[in-house]
Amino acid sequence: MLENILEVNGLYKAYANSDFGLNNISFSIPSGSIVGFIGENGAGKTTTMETILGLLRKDSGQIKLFGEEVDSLEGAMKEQVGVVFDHMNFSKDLVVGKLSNVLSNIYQQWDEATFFHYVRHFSLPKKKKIKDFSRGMTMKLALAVAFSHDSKLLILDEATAGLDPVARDEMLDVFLDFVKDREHSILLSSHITTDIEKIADYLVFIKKGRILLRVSKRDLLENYAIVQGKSSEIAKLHNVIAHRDMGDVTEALVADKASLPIELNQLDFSIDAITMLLMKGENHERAIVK
Ligand SMILES: Nc1ncnc2c1ncn2[C@@H]1O[C@H](COP(=O)(O)OP(=O)(O)OP(=O)(O)O)[C@@H](O)[C@H]1O
Repeated sequence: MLENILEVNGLYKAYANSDFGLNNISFSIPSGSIVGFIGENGAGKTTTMETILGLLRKDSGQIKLFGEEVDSLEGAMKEQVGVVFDHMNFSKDLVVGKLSNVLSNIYQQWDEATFFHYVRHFSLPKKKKIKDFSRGMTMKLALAVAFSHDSKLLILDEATAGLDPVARDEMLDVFLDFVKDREHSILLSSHITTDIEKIADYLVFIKKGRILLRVSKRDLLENYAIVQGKSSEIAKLHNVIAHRDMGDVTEALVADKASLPIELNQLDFSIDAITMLLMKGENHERAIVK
């Protein structure tokens, strides 16, 4: 079995009219896994996804899909990569049945039965024109489409953002089901870190165009901790990933928690808390993923 469905190595992308740029982005998506892509507004998640997809031209770096280097996923992506952004453009005058006809001409592997399975599953109206769909309904439709052309990889940018909590929870189960056969994978960006906490196998944290931390959820839960102490105590630690001065005390995200001095206070640990520390704190240069 193929180890990684997607590998990104040393990706750079600058915008002509902005000082933002992707800076040496590297990560991979193992077969059968869900990778959560986490970062605050403007961190570069969409830019990374669009560059991988070939919607933006990369400056340099390597992208491998199914083990083969591709210039971008644009050619390869049509069938094998399902994409959902939070701004989807369907032919808005269509109803879902007509949309299925149109898509069957675009995708060689269009699977009408699967599409209508999801249309029913997501309770999408069959007679309403897509232009009259709510934002959440449009997102569900986009996901139904992504699931129905035999994609092996889904790239989902804030794809659950417009969904109500019940629908979001159902969607997470559909994602888990999608990767269950170990041959499908998902790259998912979301600001709802509890969703990521629930379903992701790996986490990639990005800030200002750089990857700060790539870690499996299991490793994170087993070996990392958030600690609080005097800045002099924190300064003595050798395994700090990021720290944040909070007035009298300093908080730090540390790896290898087994080696911590026992007197150090450990705080509640959640992906939200880690995200806050990584995004708002000082990131230790040696910990930044090269
Ligand atoms: N077409 C563009 N031209 C110039 N700068 C751009 C362009 N598109 C995005 N940017 C800049 O790139 C940076 C990263 O934006 P990006 O949309 O990739 O972030 P993001 O992590 O997806 O954010 P969000 O969570 O808000 O969606 C931002 O500073 C943004 O202003």
